Amino acid sequence: MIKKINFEELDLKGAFKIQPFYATDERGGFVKDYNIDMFKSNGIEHELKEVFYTISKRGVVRATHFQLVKQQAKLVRCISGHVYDVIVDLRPDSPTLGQWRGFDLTGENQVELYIPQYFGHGYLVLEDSVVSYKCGEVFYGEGDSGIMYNDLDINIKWPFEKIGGIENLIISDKDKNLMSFKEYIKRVK
Ligand SMILES: Cc1cn([C@H]2C[C@H](O)[C@@H](COP(=O)(O)OP(=O)(O)O[C@H]3O[C@@H](C)C(=O)[C@@H](O)[C@H]3O)O2)c(=O)[nH]c1=O
Repeated sequence: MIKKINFEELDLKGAFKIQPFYATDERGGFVKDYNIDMFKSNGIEHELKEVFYTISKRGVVRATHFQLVKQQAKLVRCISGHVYDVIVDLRPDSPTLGQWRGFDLTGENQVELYIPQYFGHGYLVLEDSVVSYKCGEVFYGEGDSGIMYNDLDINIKWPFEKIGGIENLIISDKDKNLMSFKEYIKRVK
């Protein structure tokens, strides 16, 4: 019998915190974090087009990303380790435009986030981690974009103290040169 996956819609409407089905026995465990019918019956139309994983060392920040063309809804889960994951509502007409929410995703808690189209997404790696993505759209390199992790208008409170201070941050050159929230708004409004 298929047991239930639990869905909790967030106050950033359309985004969900999901607790996958998990069973253990003497062999170990079993996790199911996606089933098309359960997602549909909880109001999430999410058909997979691409699945990928990122492997990160403690101190890495990957943020805050989205595609400007062919917006990509994502299911994100930390398979091992611990990340502080942040989603940002970037829907131009949303009453919660520019608001962010943060979540501890760990290999143990198995929490999964459903991040709708027109959201930004990123995370700070608190322990060496593997993160999985199940995407509703494929990657379009030409539309790959983002807003600076430290944008003052969005003002995400990253827990840098948990990596021993911001001096330990590991960031790609791409992520050092993303746009500001103000620039994003000029583009989409
Ligand atoms: C994201 C992505 C990257 N790539 C390539 C581009 C580059 O050569 C290499 C690494 O890409 P990036 O530096 O952009 O990877 P990364 O910084 O991990 O980007 C990811 O960050 C998180 C926060 C997300 O939400 C993802 O959707 C994605 O944007 O992989 C693909 O081929 N397909 C993909 O889907």
